[in-house]
Amino acid sequence: MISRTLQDHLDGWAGSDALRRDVATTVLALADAGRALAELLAAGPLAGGLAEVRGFHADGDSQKELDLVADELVREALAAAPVALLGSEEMDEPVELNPAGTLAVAVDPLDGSSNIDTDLSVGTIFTILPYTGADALLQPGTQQLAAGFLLYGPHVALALTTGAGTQLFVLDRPFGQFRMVEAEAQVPAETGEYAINASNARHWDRAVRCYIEDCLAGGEGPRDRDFNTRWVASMVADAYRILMRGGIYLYPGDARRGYGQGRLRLVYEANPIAFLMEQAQGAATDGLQRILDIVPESLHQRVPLVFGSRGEVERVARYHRDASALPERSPLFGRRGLLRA
Ligand SMILES: O=P(O)(O)OC[C@H]1O[C@](O)(COP(=O)(O)O)[C@@H](O)[C@@H]1O
Ligand SMILES: [Mg+2]
Ligand SMILES: [Mg+2]
Repeated sequence: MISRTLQDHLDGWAGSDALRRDVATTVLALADAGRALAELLAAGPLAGGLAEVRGFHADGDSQKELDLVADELVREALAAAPVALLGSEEMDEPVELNPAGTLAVAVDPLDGSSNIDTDLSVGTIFTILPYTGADALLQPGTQQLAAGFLLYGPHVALALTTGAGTQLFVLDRPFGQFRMVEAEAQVPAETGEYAINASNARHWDRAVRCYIEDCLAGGEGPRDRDFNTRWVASMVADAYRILMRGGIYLYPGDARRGYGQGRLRLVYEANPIAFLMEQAQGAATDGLQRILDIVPESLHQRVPLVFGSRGEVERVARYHRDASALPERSPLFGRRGLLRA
């Protein structure tokens, strides 16, 4: 049996609803950009110096050649779409596209830039909101009409939600079509896998440190089970693994200069991932509140991000809420504490 195409899926969802049809057109345009980017990535170094640094964002992050190429591909693909406003990690300010457009879109054109020249997976993240005026991209994540990401891995995958579950598609290259491989992704509530950049451990706050110490203590610690670490350094790849088999991802705020709110951007990284997770029975928090409830103050605002299996995300939130009851500095293989039994 040949599985449903992305186009068929979106047609079925949109029916004759005009706004939904606009969302469908926009998702298909983004999928086109993803297809073009996948071709470039498949050529690797044969496509030129894709990992070369070309500039810097206002806050100092580097912009590589492929970041800029991906940004351009997205912009071109959306030129004919019903999108009034486009925000991107690679542009300081949003740009106006189609004055008659009904939608606002924000993108991380290339997520996982540090992996460009290593032949590891990278991706494109997007969120689609109703166009409500110049501040349309500052609506909270609860207002998203659709969100998703493309993952350029051994196969090209698309994770998508339009608010009716989370669907997974894979690019059928000979036909140039995305085909559905999972109609209802389900993130298991419990997990034995966590993803965090542990090189920052000395900068973490008490709640994050205690949570990870308890995972590390494994079967001899308060969790009474062994855990496994996975960290790709491309959030999209970690998110896809979590959609497939569960797990938890953490990029918390930490004490490094400029990292008080972590590294990930609320509007075009955290919100789309949070929407996908919730629609697959997972969860996403900044430690204190649900990601989707946060009202953005600016397009490039950062946010501490914890997402994945609901039971673990709730546990991290509990550690944050009750941080004062946790030991200031616990031994790595610590004793059972008040919250940690
Ligand atoms: O290098 P670090 O600090 O571990 O950060 C890795 C994280 O940063 C990101 O690469 C941020 O995305 P960009 O590549 O779009 O800047 C995430 O995908 C990834 O999880
Ligand atoms: Mg990113
Ligand atoms: Mg990026």
